[in-house]
Amino acid sequence: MKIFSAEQLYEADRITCEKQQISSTDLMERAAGQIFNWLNTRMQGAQVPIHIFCGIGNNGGDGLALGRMLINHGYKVEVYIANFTDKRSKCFLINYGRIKDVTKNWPKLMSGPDDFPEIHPDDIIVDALFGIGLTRAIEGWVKELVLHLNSSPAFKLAIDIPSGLSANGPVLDPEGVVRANHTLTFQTPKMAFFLPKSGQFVPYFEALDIGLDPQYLIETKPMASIVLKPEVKSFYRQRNKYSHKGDYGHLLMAGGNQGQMGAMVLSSQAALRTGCGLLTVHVPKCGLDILQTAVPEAMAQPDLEELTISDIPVNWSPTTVAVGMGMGTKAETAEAIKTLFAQTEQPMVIDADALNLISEHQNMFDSIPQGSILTPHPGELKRLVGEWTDDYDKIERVKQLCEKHQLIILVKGANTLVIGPGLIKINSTGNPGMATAGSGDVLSGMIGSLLAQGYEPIIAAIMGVYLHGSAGNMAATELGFEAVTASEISSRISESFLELFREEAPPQNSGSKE
Ligand SMILES: NC(=O)C1=CN([C@@H]2O[C@H](COP(=O)(O)OP(=O)(O)OC[C@H]3O[C@@H](n4cnc5c(N)ncnc54)[C@H](OP(=O)(O)O)[C@@H]3O)[C@@H](O)[C@H]2O)[C@@H](O)CC1
Ligand SMILES: [K+]
Repeated sequence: MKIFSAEQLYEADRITCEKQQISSTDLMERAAGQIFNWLNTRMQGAQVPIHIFCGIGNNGGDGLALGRMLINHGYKVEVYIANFTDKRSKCFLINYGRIKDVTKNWPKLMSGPDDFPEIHPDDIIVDALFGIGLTRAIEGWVKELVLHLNSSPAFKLAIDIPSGLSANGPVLDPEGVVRANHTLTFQTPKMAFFLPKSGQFVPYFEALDIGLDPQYLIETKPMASIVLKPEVKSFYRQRNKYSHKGDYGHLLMAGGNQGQMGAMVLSSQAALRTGCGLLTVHVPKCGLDILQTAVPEAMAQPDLEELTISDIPVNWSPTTVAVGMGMGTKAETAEAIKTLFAQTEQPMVIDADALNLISEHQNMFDSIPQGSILTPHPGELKRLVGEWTDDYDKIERVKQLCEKHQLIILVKGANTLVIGPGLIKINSTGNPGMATAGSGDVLSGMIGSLLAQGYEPIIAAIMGVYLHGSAGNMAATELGFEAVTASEISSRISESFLELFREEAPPQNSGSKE
């Protein structure tokens, strides 16, 4: 599912009106009609007071049109207008006129806190103050209005986007954002819904189809897109009946040091469960027995050193390499990584301490094989790209690094981003239970395994992240968030593959975040 910027959505709006020969007020009628249908289906005429708070732009226009439709169907509605300026959009004015035609209870013009209504906890609040046209933080008494709404326990439904959030810009003032329980967004979700600082304001959303021009939506390059099951399923390659283990790649995994051998055990098990044909594990001598006992399927290649990694021989040409898990950052290890990069052309997975070493020796960037996948956790990412000011600055820094060195970098989080040259993919699986030790080692093993099997690097990254999140979801469903461990995620990798091919129930909530 594509994510468009506010600018692209305005353009889609314009082209739709032009091609379908409708006015923007007609489009607003369609949009408000979808919100009305959603509410009406759930409320079935219930006489719960609905308070609709409108701004003076088109988001306010949506609120007015919705108010009229609800009144026409006998609902108990109060409409309020935040009258903080004389400015009004054309569609707002048209709908302001239309609502006055259907009720004597005209919208109440609010010009300060004295006009704020009392809201009963069981009432419903509809937030139509600002939509994607927000250009600055909400200030003055309008911010007080937002605080007033947020102080109410009443259910809050945001139209298009919670007021105070920018569709694709940083959060300007976290206090001045409506804490909506649910957001009904038009056509496609907004970027803000998926990034940590703004996504917290959008616990649930649904995208309502308002019939924007399909050609525009198909042909326009989005700012990002969400990875859902059908896409991952389309990447999956069936196995040939006559294939053998040599057809599924030989992964070399290098890492571990004294006290951190568990990372390599987790990565190795995850790699094998994800399907690579052969796995060789390169560990310091002290890790040999641990690995051979915990992962009997893997071959082990001991380092010259007892406790750390000092050389990673690749003269036997592994299909691909995954390096860095629990590896430590000793000087001899840095040298081993430099040599590994110099001797390897094919893309590899670079994780954990290998990333920390690159951060310390920035000139190593130039020798990373193109197409490699970097899997930093937030701390490692900060060391790689420097301190960011907000989520968008973070994405921009990562994008630049990807472009400059032709790399794929993961930005891990509630919705992990896979960023590659010219592309941002937003993962849709995963849960807070996965914020646990070793979860990242499992992921690196999975991605390395997919890469070894011949999946393109970008596809290996997207698939690995999706399947890892899906395995984590299954673990959380069975165990609860707290009991999810990396081993539990790993043991459900098989389920995550099987789930790809499970029959879907007919969709009820097209864009639900959950
Ligand atoms: N495009 C589509 O696909 C469709 C869009 N539709 C709907 O239109 C919505 C977008 O409407 P919109 O462009 O009129 O913007 P909206 O957010 O209502 O308000 C902008 C006004 O607020 C003002 N303003 C901004 N920030 C402010 C602040 N902090 N404090 C005070 N004022 C502030 C700003 O003033 P300015 O910045 O110009 O000074 C301007 O006057 C969209 O979200 C959706 O609901 C659907 O109906 C149909 C399909
Ligand atoms: K809104």
